[in-house]
Amino acid sequence: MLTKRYGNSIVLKDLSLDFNQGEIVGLIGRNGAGKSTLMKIITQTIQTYEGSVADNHQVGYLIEEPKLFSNKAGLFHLTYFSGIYGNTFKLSEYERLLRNLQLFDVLNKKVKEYSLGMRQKLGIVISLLNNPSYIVLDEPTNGMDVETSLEVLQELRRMADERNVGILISSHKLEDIEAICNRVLFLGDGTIAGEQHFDKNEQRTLTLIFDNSVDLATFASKQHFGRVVHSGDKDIQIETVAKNAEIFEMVNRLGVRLIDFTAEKKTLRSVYMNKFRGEYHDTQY
Ligand SMILES: Nc1ncnc2c1ncn2[C@@H]1O[C@H](COP(=O)(O)OP(=O)(O)OP(=O)(O)O)[C@@H](O)[C@H]1O
Repeated sequence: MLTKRYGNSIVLKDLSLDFNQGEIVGLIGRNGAGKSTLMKIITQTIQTYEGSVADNHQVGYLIEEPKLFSNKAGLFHLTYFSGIYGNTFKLSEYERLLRNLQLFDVLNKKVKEYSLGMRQKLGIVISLLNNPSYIVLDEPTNGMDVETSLEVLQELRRMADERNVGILISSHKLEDIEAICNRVLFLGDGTIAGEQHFDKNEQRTLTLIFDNSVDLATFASKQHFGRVVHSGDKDIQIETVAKNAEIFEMVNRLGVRLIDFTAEKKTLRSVYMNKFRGEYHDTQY
């Protein structure tokens, strides 16, 4: 049970939370609900609180802006932070991840030449350098365009699936959370006010838009997820009970380039709006 006060005001009250390796847990709540505070406690960035946090695992994190040296190259950061963790950075181990995040070809550029999204992505890679069992990411897709967010979300799902990393991720972009999380926690009134699981076998209509018609055709010929309800030049709609992770896994395996992905049922949004009675102000959609 965690309690956190700032002066006389209680931000978190008797809160308890656990998440497992291999699962992605979303954390959502209004501005000021205490998401960052909770993440800082879990990662021991804040050490004054009542209660205790399990500390028998390696935890990587990206909370707020990554701390980068603007005059140094991306590659320098990977080598430097690996050194801090007592590791030697091996580019070959991270090549696929860096390529998928479109960072590989800019590793020799100084980070002051990076866009916000590129700095965020570098911050995410840095959070992995101590081979963590868990990572905690506070609004990691903030400021990213749709395509870049998707690259990051796909890589996070892959880390959970392939490296068995447990991921706690906060975001105001409900569609991002819905795309990759196994479950979502609603933070309100200083505690976990609700929880939503996504592993129910619910039928949803997925829309996938590919970079080009060849990629679409490759995917369409291999996919076995469900009934195709529409197929365009680069887009396809499928009714399926498949999990997003399965779709992303196939996209990755085929090496095709997905540029947008949506699930028609916006259950998270409706659940959220219901729970907070329309108090949520979302300017993104
Ligand atoms: N260092 C601090 N000193 C005093 N109060 C703080 C401090 N940091 C955060 N708070 C307060 O604690 C509450 C929770 O803040 P926190 O940043 O954890 O919320 P959040 O859910 O992450 O918000 P957002 O969605 O805007 O990022 C807010 O009322 C905030 O004003």
